[in-house]
Amino acid sequence: MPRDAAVDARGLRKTYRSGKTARNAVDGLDLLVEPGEIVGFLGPNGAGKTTTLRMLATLLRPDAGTALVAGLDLGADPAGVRRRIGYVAQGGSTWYEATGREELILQSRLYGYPRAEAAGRAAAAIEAFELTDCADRRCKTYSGGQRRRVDVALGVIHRPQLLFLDEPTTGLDPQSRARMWDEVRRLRAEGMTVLLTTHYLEEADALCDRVAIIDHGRIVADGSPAELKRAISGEVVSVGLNGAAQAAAGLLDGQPYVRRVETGGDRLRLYVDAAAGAVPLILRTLEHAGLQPASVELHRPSLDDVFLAKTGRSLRD
Ligand SMILES: Nc1ncnc2c1ncn2[C@@H]1O[C@H](COP(=O)(O)OP(=O)(O)OP(=O)(O)O)[C@@H](O)[C@H]1O
Repeated sequence: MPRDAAVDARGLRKTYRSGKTARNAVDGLDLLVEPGEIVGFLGPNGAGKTTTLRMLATLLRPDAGTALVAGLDLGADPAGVRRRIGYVAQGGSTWYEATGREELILQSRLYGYPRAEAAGRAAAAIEAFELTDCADRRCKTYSGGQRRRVDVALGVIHRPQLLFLDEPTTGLDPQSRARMWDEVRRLRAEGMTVLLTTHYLEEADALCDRVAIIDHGRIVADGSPAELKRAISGEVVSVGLNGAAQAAAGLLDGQPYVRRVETGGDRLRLYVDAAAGAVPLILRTLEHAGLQPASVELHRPSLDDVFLAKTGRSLRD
């Protein structure tokens, strides 16, 4: 294993059992995160993102597999790993009755910093995360974006090398989301490696240097957003069909000018080499069968197309 990887996980597995049923939430997962990267862990609900993060953050013991986390062996030295990482849970961890400043001071004290240094770290975090206006109010009065920034400030108060963020922007409005992206980029610029989970395609595309797509507890694709999209060469023709999508799919699947067909609701997604040549042929085939498209759109492959190509399902469903 390369000693300098921020995360090098091999064959991680976690099985949840209830009664007689067992479910592999994480099922032989390999993941490599290089230092200084922002890596996005992208996948639908229940894909195993949180379980993976919790294992890497020493909060859950893997049933199988090995991992180096921040240069240390997860199984052999979990306490060492904990000192080098930060973890921000999905729901956050602020206590509503406390102020942000109190929370930050308490967190610093929990890491063992003396009182004066704890106050200094809290003050620096309040400035860095632009929380000056609300730091001395109770957390229950904060906006969603402010609360989430306090959560992240709490997660990095000890300056970890590696930060795990579980859905840092879920539920935030677009402005607060963009603000959080700036915070994450700032932490990376300060030398931190960030592994975050998201089910927002836009977030993975805009923020992450690399994206690992997870489905059913396994990585199904891994690369920079641009690489992942390039791997799906050609173009995507999306045809709206008002209730006739299945019939149209049957007609077009197997045609030489269509590489693959995906159906989703009333739409067909047709993967073609070149839309300019394929669209007239597609329209002619539909017309012969008496099918009238409600709309035809062309687009370059998106991360959703990558997800579809790898799993046969849309992340947006
Ligand atoms: N404590 C648990 N006991 C039993 N099953 C669990 C437990 N925690 C998670 N699971 C199941 O394991 C699977 C993976 O869950 P996990 O929370 O890791 O997914 P996720 O990708 O983070 O999903 P989400 O995006 O909804 O947070 C899901 O099917 C979930 O229901």
